[in-house]
Amino acid sequence: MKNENQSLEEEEDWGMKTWKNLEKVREISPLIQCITNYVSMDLMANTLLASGASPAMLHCLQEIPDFTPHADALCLNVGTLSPDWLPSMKSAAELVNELGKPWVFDPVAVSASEFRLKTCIELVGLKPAVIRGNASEILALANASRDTHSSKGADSSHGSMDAIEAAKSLAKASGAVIAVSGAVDIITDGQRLVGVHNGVAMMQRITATGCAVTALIAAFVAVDPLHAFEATVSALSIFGVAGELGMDMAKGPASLRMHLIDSLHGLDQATILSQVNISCMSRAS
Ligand SMILES: Nc1ncnc2c1ncn2[C@@H]1O[C@H](COP(=O)(O)OP(=O)(O)OP(=O)(O)O)[C@@H](O)[C@H]1O
Ligand SMILES: Cc1ncsc1CCO
Ligand SMILES: [Mg+2]
Repeated sequence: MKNENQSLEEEEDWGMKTWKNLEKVREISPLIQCITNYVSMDLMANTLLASGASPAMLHCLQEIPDFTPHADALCLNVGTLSPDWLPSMKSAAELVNELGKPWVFDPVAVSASEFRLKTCIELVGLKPAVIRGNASEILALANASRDTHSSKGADSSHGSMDAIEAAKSLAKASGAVIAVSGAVDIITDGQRLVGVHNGVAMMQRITATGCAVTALIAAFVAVDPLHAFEATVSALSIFGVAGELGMDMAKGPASLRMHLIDSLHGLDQATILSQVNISCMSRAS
């Protein structure tokens, strides 16, 4: 059991760690290759730019051998999956693996179809450093080998807390850090378990905020690939804080989208230290 002082110290540590990680993204400006769905391209690229990273939405198979070696990390997203793009996704993931660079995976609506589920399982086999999904997606991916009922859409019909055990077992099975987004974002590497309490519910009313935060995770992991767990926690917290600040100025989802990006761009150390809300959760085993 930790006493109150110890857990306060831990939270202060997360605030400083998160600020330092953002500073590193701003300083290094990692190049993030995104092979992502059509819906998310604009928000994802603007989220990366506002954080200080450099986005490139390239998905042409013939370009991968020339371009992908220049990327600091890769983000794969199956939101508008089609068979034409699959060879590009696999070839880019294999190439970054060979080059020792990280890639992150967003299994959007993994149980929408048999083809998508099979594709997601194949991509998990290509060893992403991080998998980020909503609770329904992480539950479906973790239970993929079992015959369970799962929802088919891109939005979650479960809370993130419902997916804690699934996230831990998927982390152990895949070797990836698993992030489950929701009211509390859950992050686990199979051993450690952390909750990020930042963000506002209105973020769910903007399409592709989940896709965008997955790309932000890629930027944070790119600048600290040996600490993918901490990088993932930081990225989710930063995005949530930007949402909270944005919400103070927003009138609804459309203006929140704009103010979230502005807030992400303008984040400073004092704001991060006071707003980051991360807790170590005791349920890891
Ligand atoms: N109830 C909530 N309260 C606060 N923040 C939330 C809530 N639900 C989601 N978020 C935040 O919204 C962002 C997107 O998460 P969400 O779970 O909606 O992703 P998603 O379902 O994959 O979205 P999409 O598929 O549209 O990209 C995350 O940063 C998450 O922390
Ligand atoms: C709405 C939607 N449909 C396919 S991808 C996407 C963006 C949210 O994941
Ligand atoms: Mg999603």
